[in-house]
Amino acid sequence: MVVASPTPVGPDRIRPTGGLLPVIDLSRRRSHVTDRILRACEEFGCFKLVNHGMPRHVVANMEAEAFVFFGQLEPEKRRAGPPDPLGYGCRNIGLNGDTGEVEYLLLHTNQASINQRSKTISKDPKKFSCIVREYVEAVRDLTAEILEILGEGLRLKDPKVLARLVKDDESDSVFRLNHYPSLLTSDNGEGDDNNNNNNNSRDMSSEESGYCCVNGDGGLKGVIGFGEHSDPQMLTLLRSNEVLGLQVCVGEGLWVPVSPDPDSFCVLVGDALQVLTNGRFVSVRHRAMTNPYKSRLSMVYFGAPPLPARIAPLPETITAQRPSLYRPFTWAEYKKTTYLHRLSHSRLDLFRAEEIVVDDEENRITELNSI
Ligand SMILES: C=C1C[C@]23C[C@@]1(O)CC[C@H]2[C@@]12CC[C@H](O)[C@@](C)(C(=O)O1)[C@H]2[C@@H]3C(=O)O
Ligand SMILES: O=C(O)CCC(=O)C(=O)O
Ligand SMILES: [Fe+2]
Repeated sequence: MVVASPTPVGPDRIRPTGGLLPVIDLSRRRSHVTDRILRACEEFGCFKLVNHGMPRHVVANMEAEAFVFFGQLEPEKRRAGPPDPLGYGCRNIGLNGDTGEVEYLLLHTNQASINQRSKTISKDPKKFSCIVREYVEAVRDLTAEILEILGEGLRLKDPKVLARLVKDDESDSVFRLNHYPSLLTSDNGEGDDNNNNNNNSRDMSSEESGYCCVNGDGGLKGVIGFGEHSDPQMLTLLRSNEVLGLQVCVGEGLWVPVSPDPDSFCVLVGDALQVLTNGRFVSVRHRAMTNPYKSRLSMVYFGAPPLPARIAPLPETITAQRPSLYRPFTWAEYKKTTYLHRLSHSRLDLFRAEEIVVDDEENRITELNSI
């Protein structure tokens, strides 16, 4: 396993090299894969998945459609917005004032919803919804396969219990396309190195955004595309074009860039899986930076249970030494809480058996149970 060896550096310093995360080859022997995925979820809350078997054309078709959409002029794209939270959004993330240098499409994975949304997204809605369906089905099956491996690794009585939650017809999984325009790109996409991006829109140029993204010495200066957070769902499968941007937090203020590899997926443990495993797996904090020279496109599937599903530590993960760390809640309840808070909020703390409230303003921590 290729692992990060975090050397302590100052807050918010970035280790300069990519590719430090565990890399898991899904085509290898099952017991080997199980062992590695388990360790990666425990130690990092994320890993890179290669040889995953997802058909190339399914990924390529989805990417091409996404570039066509984001390459349109702003008024065209706005037909698919504003986000409610589904639909097209630009710079505003969620409903609570979070912003970033990103534009996105957020879709529910339910087919009826995809069909309906496609009408405002594409001039050929049938084709668009078909391509999204193919991608979502393939990535859902891959997510279910990983969850089944995890179920076996955790020695659950029913090893398929986690996989069934995302395979359920009523699953609340969502799919997100994030586009981070290159801040130095001219309208015609020059300098955009083959990214297939006919970026006509002027809304995200560096002049207008007021951002300076190149240091005096010509080096990269971080401009936040998507701020620090953990994903609320169970498991996230993220794939991007060949442009650096995603970073994961592997320790106090230690951000590791995830090397972009269009043939791989970055798999991230979400909050719900942290709870289901009673904290054995960690939901990883991550963020995305923009790249001054190249526009970046990420396609992100968030595997979630149905809204009424009960989220609580699985019995096999509760021991005398490690009693239940979380109180039970439904996915609907957790999702609602997610939308009441800012992107960076540590919302899982609200569901601890010993409930913790973090006052965002002054960063004071109050143990509710001790009041
Ligand atoms: C600011 C917000 C955007 C978000 C909902 C939230 O209130 C906090 C969590 C955010 C997040 C992060 C992961 C996914 O991208 C997302 C769709 C999700 O489920 O939680 C987004 C939400 C969003 O953009 O609507
Ligand atoms: O675009 C990325 O690489 C990260 C996006 C992300 O974290 C999200 O959409 O939740
Ligand atoms: Fe995320």
